[in-house]
Amino acid sequence: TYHWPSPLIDQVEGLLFEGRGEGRPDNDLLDLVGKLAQCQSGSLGESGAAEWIRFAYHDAATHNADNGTGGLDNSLILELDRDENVGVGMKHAKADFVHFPNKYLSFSDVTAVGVALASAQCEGPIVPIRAGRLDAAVAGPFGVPRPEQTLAEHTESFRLQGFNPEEMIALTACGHSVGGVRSNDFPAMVPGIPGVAADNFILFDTTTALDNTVVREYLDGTTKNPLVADKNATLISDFRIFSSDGNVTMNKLADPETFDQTCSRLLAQMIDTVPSNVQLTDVIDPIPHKVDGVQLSIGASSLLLRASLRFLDQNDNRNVTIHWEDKAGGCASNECSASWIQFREVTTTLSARLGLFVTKYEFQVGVNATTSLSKFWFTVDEGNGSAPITLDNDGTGYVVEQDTVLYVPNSSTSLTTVVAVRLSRVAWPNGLRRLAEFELAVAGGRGVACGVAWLVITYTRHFHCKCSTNFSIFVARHRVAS
Ligand code: HEM
Repeated sequence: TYHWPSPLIDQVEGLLFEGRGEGRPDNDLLDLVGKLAQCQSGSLGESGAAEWIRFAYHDAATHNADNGTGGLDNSLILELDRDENVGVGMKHAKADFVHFPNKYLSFSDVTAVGVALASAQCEGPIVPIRAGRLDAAVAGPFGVPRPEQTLAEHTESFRLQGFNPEEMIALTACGHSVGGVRSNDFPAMVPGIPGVAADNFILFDTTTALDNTVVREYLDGTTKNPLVADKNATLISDFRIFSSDGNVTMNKLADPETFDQTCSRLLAQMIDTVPSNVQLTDVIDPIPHKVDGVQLSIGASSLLLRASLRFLDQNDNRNVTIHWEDKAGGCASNECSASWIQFREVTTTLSARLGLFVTKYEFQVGVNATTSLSKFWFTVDEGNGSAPITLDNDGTGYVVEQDTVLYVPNSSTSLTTVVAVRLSRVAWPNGLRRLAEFELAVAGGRGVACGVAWLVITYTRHFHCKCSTNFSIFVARHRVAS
């Protein structure tokens, strides 16, 4: 069962049901669902959602079911110069995802979440998501299907990916229900626009939605899908695949509900195609009362605790209070509870489709710097006459690690990280040297802040190091204090 904090679950759940990475000062960089805007965005009908789904498929497609290697493991990032992965769409997807992975969250988990968000954004099925994928350090073998290959080659290719012939037909139809073919990538199928350097684009079907229009237009003969209707018989791999069982599967998929259920199952299977040494979590469901954005920092004259509590429904009469205990386990300062300061609605298309209305209550409280705090919890009064409830993480409270380093968000930028070190707890200057060892370059130190013997230090962050979203606190906990 879930217990806070569970960094991997917390992050994947947040990306899925809020579309965002966990709170950080440069939060807006971390709006994943915002990158989709709508299902179809380009002037020729290009679709970021389609790019994300193709990206996921190409990563998963080099799985080898016989020896358990490959799958959704981000090896694609190292294989983008291959012909089989041609296309600006791949580069778009990579650029969309690249800000989200961190020390807890693999790129391949972000890619998997991307498929669920893309499907929801395109009115497609809900795709259940598990977490725990690992990113490969080296490129894998070639093997993504190409249009000019034979049906026998495609059937064998899908068998190695873990799909039988019927699933090959269905999964290809699910994928090719969104997006299309670009002239720059497949000029033999899609001619460029004369006099125009930009891409030309032919859609697989006439709707933007991840629905069975591609199936119906194939069956009724009106399809413009280049992989069915192209004049060059070598390139019509969708035709060969769709018709390979005498249209039995395509006729089944002509029923919208069957299409939805089949695509939900097969897209999930596609993103859960992982190397055999990877253990995925259970399917991640929305967490009913979720605590996040927890950050202990320094303010002008006190410590500053930030946290938020998220609900899955709206209630205007609801009152939420945060409570905390000082380090000694009591409340020496007599000021150990506070009301929320900001309320936000963070529902996304996916969470709305699940009937949720996701709302966040945000807290920012000053905490006495000498007595500090050990844990916090909430009480919730729904304002409907029922007794208030206590949310205390199943009795343990939400424990705030007592770090030797605190992040100072107000002074930090996306390139510099400012942390505060409590002098009494760091063997100076040894502590500085230890910090410097951990992928951080010391840019300079300055001043003492807030009168409680905190030395504030500015660091330049190596852009490529995999940092947690709660950068400093986790740095402190796992890398410095340990
Ligand atoms: C034999 C199997 C397959 C072949 C030969 C094939 C081939 C292609 C080709 C040639 C394109 C055009 C790409 C471009 O112009 O850049 C394309 C697009 C696409 N494919 Fe496939 N595909 C296959 C299976 C699949 C599967 C199983 C999925 C996922 C479930 C998938 C998802 C997509 C998507 C979403 C696009 C649109 C991308 C965009 O609009 O940017 N494909 N495919």
